[in-house]
Amino acid sequence: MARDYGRSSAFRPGLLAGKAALVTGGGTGIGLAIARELLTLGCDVSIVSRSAVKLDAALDALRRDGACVGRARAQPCNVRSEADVRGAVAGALEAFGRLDFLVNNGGGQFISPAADLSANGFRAVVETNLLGTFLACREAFTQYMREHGGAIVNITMVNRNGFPRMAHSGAARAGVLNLARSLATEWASSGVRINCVAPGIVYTPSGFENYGAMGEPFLNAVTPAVPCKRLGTAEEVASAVVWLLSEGAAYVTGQELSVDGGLSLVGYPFPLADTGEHSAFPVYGDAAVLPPAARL
Ligand SMILES: CCC/C=C/C(=O)SCCNC(=O)CCNC(=O)[C@H](O)C(C)(C)COP(=O)([O-])OP(=O)([O-])OC[C@H]1O[C@@H](n2cnc3c(N)ncnc32)[C@H](O)[C@@H]1OP(=O)([O-])[O-]
Ligand SMILES: NC(=O)C1=CN([C@@H]2O[C@H](COP(=O)(O)OP(=O)(O)OC[C@H]3O[C@@H](n4cnc5c(N)ncnc54)[C@H](OP(=O)(O)O)[C@@H]3O)[C@@H](O)[C@H]2O)C=CC1
Repeated sequence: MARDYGRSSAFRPGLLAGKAALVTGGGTGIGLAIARELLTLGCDVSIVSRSAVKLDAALDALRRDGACVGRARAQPCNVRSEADVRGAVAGALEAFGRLDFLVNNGGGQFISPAADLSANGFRAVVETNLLGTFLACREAFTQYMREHGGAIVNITMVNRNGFPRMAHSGAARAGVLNLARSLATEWASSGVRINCVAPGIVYTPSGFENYGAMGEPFLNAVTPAVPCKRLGTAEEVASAVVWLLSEGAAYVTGQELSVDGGLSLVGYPFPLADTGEHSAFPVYGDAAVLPPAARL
């Protein structure tokens, strides 16, 4: 039985007082947990995403939450739209007068075999996760961080060995990590750090609703493969994000931190059976020496 650490912050109260952050996808799931943690530590937070309904509900919950010390505001923004992103950064600056932190969390994908992906479906996922992250980084930098410094965290995924059935997203997030490495170097002279957090399988009702009937069987199949033998929580991701934003990570830039209960060590988020048994690979050499079970 897992011990429950509860919901209070692992960080010292007031750690981020006087700072301001922008969190994309901050109305639900992991983004909402990040916003809550930042607010609890005294940071002012702008949350942005496409749906005004989700943002309003989140803002209401955050403002009612007695632990949230910082000021919260929301602004609709589709990160695929250059104009929206420019406006979101400008709105955050107008409201709080500064932008110390950017968290590129808004994103997602759908489950599909690569062969069935349309160009538009692939483009939608790449635009959401990679282009959206680039636009938000560029606007945060040009509108504020170039002159004042800052810290950026991008949410990626555990994709070191690819991400079958989510090839579009695996590719986009690999691009996000490489982008972070480039920007970490280009923007170091402005005092800007940029890192990534790669969640393993983190249960968020909002996120897994997205997969409909495929969600639950996936979760049931993948949980035993995680060395920690459980799914992660949004708060566990938020905690890593806050550390990377904080002064405690002052010497860390261009890195990716997996928050995955060890999943990346065993390397394969989808159960192997998902790709089906087959004997499609011809053998070079003496097939007869292979044990029968290794031959298929
Ligand atoms: C699992 C563990 C790891 C990860 C966990 C998480 O991330 S949890 C977090 C999970 N949370 C999220 O993922 C939340 C955010 N995710 C999203 O909003 C969507 O997944 C999105 C990013 C695709 C944008 O969608 P949108 O509707 O705004 O996009 P659009 O209108 O621009 O359409 C462009 C193309 O995409 C196609 N298409 C779209 N859906 C599907 C589908 N289910 N099936 C097939 N195709 C689909 C659509 O048909 C069209 O192609 P067509 O027909 O013209 O050739
Ligand atoms: N949960 C998990 O196991 C994992 C999650 N991740 C990633 O973590 C992030 C958060 O996921 P999670 O909280 O679980 O799921 P959610 O579906 O709750 O979060 C996705 C958020 O992104 C926002 N969003 C989606 N598209 C856009 C867009 N075009 N412009 C602006 N905002 C957008 C959504 O809000 P709205 O609909 O209002 O736009 C929503 O708030 C996502 O990037 C996800 O892919 C990565 C690995 C594993």
